Amino acid sequence: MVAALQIGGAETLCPVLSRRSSYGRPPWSKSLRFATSVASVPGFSYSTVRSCCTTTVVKVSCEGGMVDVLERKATENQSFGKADNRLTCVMKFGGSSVASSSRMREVAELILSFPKERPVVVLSAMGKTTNKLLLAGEKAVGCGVTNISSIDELSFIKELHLRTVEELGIDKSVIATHLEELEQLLKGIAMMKELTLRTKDYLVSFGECMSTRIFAAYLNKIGAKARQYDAFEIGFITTDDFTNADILEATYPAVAKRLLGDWVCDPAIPIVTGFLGKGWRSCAVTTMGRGGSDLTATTIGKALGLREIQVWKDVDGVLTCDPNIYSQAEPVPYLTFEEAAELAYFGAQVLHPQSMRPAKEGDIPVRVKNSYNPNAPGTLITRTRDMSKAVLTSIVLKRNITMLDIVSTRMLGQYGFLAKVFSTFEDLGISVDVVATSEVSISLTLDPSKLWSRELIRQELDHVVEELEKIAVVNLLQHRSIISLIGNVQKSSLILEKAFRVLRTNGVNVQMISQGASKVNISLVVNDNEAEQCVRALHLAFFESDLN
Ligand SMILES: Nc1ncnc2c1ncn2[C@@H]1O[C@H](COP(=O)(O)OP(=O)(O)O)[C@@H](O)[C@H]1O
Ligand SMILES: N[C@@H](CC(=O)OP(=O)(O)O)C(=O)O
Repeated sequence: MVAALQIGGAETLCPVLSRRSSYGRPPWSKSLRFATSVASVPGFSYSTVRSCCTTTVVKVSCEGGMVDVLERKATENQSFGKADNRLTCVMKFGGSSVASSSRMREVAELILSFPKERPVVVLSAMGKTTNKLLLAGEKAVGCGVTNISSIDELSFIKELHLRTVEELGIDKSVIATHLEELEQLLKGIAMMKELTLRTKDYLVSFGECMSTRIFAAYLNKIGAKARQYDAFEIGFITTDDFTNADILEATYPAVAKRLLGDWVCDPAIPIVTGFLGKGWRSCAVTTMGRGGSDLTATTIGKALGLREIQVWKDVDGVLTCDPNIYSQAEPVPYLTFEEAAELAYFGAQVLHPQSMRPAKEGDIPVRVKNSYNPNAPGTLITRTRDMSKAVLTSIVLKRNITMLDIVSTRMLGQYGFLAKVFSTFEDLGISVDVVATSEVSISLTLDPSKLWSRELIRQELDHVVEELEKIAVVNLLQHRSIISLIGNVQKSSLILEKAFRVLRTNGVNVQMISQGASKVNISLVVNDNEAEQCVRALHLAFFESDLN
């Protein structure tokens, strides 16, 4: 599709674009650079130029369609006209980075300390606000309409946000309506005595809606022009899977149109709510699963074809293991998109499991940085990296896994066994995680936490087993953990030899092993109660010892 970019007083674009004018110096350059600044964004290009005595129309094409008209009157005092004045990167700050007024001040300083960057800023809710909102919602279900104001979590949220605006010296009107509506919503939940997934998403959206409003107001107050955006108003179109929605393709051109359109008309740092979208059928607010702001960031990075996506956390990058399990974990300097995706998928809380997809598709580097320690180099995630010396990159633990051992009741050589097993899971809408097979048996794990929008409840498990028992003998094993060894699986013999030596020394029996086709991950299933000890021992052997 084509966009018409109308540039007032830009007849002087002609010297360069149509060779019809004899003007050889500014002001034409500003208008021209304005046009090139839009069109030089990957995915955009200008196709034709029509010029008359007062205006010039530059037609800008957008790969994804959707962009129709961008209008701009160029004037001398507008700064957008520089060729290098386009948005450069995404900077996403998680809840831990914007947990208080002092943290917001530091983050603002940090953003402004990169004068060459023109970032799109993505923010999560302040601190633990999302958890508190969910708890408040659950309490509201049973507490009665008149008791809403005594819910501790509601008081906490109000107090945190009101204190923050006061300490930052901004007007509390930026969040007053949201706080009132939040209380009304909780009363509604109390009245209905139910908290649906749809209402949960609407409820938690208050966190991001308030943090971004506060932060944008603060930036404006200190003289850095900023504009707040609710993602669900600017084209983040998702599936209607409340609490676990996925970004739809239409999002990219829509978001590009809105953010670039506003930027070229009136540049201001965009401050976008992370984690939120709009269901394409329901038109209701959706969320993209816990930690979904990372996905918001990478989606914007791809939509706008930016140079880099920065994800600012409270740790020095992606670490060699979860620092809550083992404090000696070290930052990993480089990762591929594939490694980072496996790491996130197999439970490293540091990145959202789906967040690498847009970055990989757009081939946009992702840098994981520490907002508490900005000088630390962090982790750079790119399409490829030098793997010649890489053995193990990181160890990831996923707890509370359910495992199924399924042995066919038919004889060897029967075809269709695996197909039947997997069609059972498909029919029941259940995600399978790690799989190991022989001709007559299959072991697999089910992930009850992140991949489903519902918890795996006992009745569902019983139903799964009942279905599978029609064709197999089934053994259900709960309280298992998956330890994923992310690294260079080209060196799998070395990794396995070392890993099994460690596990044997620690008296741990591995119940299942699987090496995925991704070639970056070996998964081992062990008992939950042995898992943390295994991670620590593996970390010692792989990252802190010279012994082979
Ligand atoms: N392999 C890992 N590398 C880094 N952090 C990890 C890892 N595994 C778990 N974490 C945890 O993830 C946290 C950062 O993720 P998250 O809380 O989602 O950050 P934010 O809220 O800032 O986006 C860290 O504080 C750390 O405790
Ligand atoms: N606030 C949401 C979304 C998010 O991404 O948060 P964080 O960046 O703090 O993990 C959550 O807590 O899940």
